[in-house]
Amino acid sequence: MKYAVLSENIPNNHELIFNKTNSKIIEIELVKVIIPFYTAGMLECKHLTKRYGNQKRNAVDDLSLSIGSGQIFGFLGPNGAGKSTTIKMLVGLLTADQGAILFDGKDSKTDALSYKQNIGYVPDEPVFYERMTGMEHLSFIADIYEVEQTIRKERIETLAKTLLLYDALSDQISSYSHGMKQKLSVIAALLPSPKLLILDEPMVGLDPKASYILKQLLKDYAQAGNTVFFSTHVLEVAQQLCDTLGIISKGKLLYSGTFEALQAKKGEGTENLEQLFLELTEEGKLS
Ligand SMILES: Nc1ncnc2c1ncn2[C@@H]1O[C@H](COP(=O)(O)OP(=O)(O)OP(=O)(O)O)[C@@H](O)[C@H]1O
Repeated sequence: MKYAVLSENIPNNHELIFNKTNSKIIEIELVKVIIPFYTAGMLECKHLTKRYGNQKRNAVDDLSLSIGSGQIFGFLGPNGAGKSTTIKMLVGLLTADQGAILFDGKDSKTDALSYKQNIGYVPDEPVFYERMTGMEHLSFIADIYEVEQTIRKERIETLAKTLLLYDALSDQISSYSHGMKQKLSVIAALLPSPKLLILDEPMVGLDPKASYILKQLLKDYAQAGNTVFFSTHVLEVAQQLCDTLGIISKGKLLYSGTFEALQAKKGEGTENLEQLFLELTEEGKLS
């Protein structure tokens, strides 16, 4: 009762608490706690740097970026710019010399297993046990990621039918074309339902129909709140599909943001991404 009477006279940002040690009621000021952390589903790279032993310059040089959940991020750059090296660090195939990578607040080094459990990866040249059938490969992946039997059956059927590979799943992978292997790799990456999907040049080898279907799939996947990070040389694909872009050249990230913001930075007369890309990578910096 005493507490209720007293509480009417205190400011809004104060509170009364009972101190057990001296049996007195004391007044405390409430402090707003800001957790200096991450937004759910966010990918963060901080000062990532990697140099191969025999090289004169860093393959990736002090690269920092963050990508929010529900976004499709396109990673562009000329040959040898550092795209695959960055991707290999993101998926844990290479260790960065310096810097940190976090996804959903999990550090790729100190919390590696939780970090990797959230990631699906489609490499530029997928490698398989060629004597397995497509279905055997997918069951193998589902076993590794402990995908429950009924869920895996449902997901394999839906994904394989969507990507037009269902009828070939009982064939040996050695009989698959490059495009079919690419599709199998996408299905395998999505099977554990990861929150982050990383793809290295995913459209290479796909026919126009398969490429269209994959773009739709990536859009739906991102709309469901997941994050997509993919590298490409096909600038129209990046322009159509991506919410944000990153442009890398000689290991340095030259730009990260929306296409519209990049266009605004470069000013009038640069309507297409190809022109912007060429200007930027030739100059090596934004004006
Ligand atoms: N295994 C390696 N050993 C030594 N140097 C490497 C190795 N892999 C890549 N590099 C070098 O690192 C730099 C970045 O290469 P990376 O493969 O990351 O570029 P990229 O942007 O993916 O190129 P591309 O578009 O041609 O695939 C290049 O100078 C390349 O020669």
